[in-house]
Amino acid sequence: MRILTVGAGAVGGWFGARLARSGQDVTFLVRPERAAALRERGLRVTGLGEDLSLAPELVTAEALSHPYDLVLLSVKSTALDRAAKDLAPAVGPGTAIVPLLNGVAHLDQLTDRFGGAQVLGGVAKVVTTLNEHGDIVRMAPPSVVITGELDGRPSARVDAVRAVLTRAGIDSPATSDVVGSMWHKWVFISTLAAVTCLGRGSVGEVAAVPGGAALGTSVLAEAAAVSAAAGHPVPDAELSFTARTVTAPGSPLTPSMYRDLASGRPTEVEHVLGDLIARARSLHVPTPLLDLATLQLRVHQRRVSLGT
Ligand SMILES: NC(=O)C1=CN([C@@H]2O[C@H](COP(=O)(O)OP(=O)(O)OC[C@H]3O[C@@H](n4cnc5c(N)ncnc54)[C@H](OP(=O)(O)O)[C@@H]3O)[C@@H](O)[C@H]2O)C=CC1
Ligand SMILES: CC(C)(CO)C(=O)C(=O)O
Repeated sequence: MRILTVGAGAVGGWFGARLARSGQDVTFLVRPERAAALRERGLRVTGLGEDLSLAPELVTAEALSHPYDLVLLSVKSTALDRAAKDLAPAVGPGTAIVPLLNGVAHLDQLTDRFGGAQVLGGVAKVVTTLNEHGDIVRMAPPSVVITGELDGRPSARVDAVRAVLTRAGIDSPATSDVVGSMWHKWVFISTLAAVTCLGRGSVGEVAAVPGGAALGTSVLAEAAAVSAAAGHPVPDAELSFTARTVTAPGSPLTPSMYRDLASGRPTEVEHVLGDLIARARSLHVPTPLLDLATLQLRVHQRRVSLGT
């Protein structure tokens, strides 16, 4: 299977490196600056006792000339429009695109552009970031990609993608409701993002102050209510897991949204929180805490856009 990983950042770099290391045919679609850095330094993966360096197969948009069997899309939502244009030559009638972004709005963007037949659902469960050298740093053990047809039917191509992922040591559990899994991850990430961005700290820092743990459970209740109203109730086991995760004393966990906020970078606020509260409004679900988190992230976003 010819695999194109779009983006060699925290998520694409991690999964692409696993696939390449297992001997599979992986090319990374990268922009010129990232290409130069990767050519010079290699694709390095560290964390949790690992120190891996690969010479990745790279291509830039201008040189992309033929379709791939599998496209793993791992850019941030803020880069999605451009990336979709760039990757178009890699998409043919036999191509499956598996998006690994958080949220769900990209499904419509991708099916509008490439057609429903090309797009699968996708959820990435991994905790990775880039360090100052652009190396991939893994901060916690999960390495999971959930994928499936958007309408839930079994298919040979999903089986083939899962087999390729499994061969690379990536857990790829079967699902008949990948869109539901995307919503459940969305509830998790929205809650984690809202708690840490409102609290301006890691989960443990927020949980350490009076009202911190209550903030976690209240935000989760709002996000879960939106998901349930949209027809995707979060299973009890996942709700308990998220509640424990966002209130855990001493936890150093931060989401990429918080790290982007703290570093003064643009965030995925519209794709993750803005979209969730917009759906809450149309479903008549009140979400005061998520609204507040969105508002303050929008203020940050405006400041970043204005360069002030
Ligand atoms: N980090 C995590 O642990 C997790 C993140 N996610 C989600 O995954 C998505 C990706 O996040 P993450 O990997 O952290 O983000 P990163 O910023 O680390 O990586 C995104 C990469 O996309 C590249 N990129 C952007 N536009 C293009 C383009 N047109 N062509 C090629 N490459 C491009 C960027 O490259 P360049 O260097 O050129 O800017 C960058 O390396 C987000 O939606 C995030 O919410 C999901 C699960 C876990
Ligand atoms: C699960 C988590 C928190 C991993 O970093 C994530 O999805 C993100 O940071 O965007």
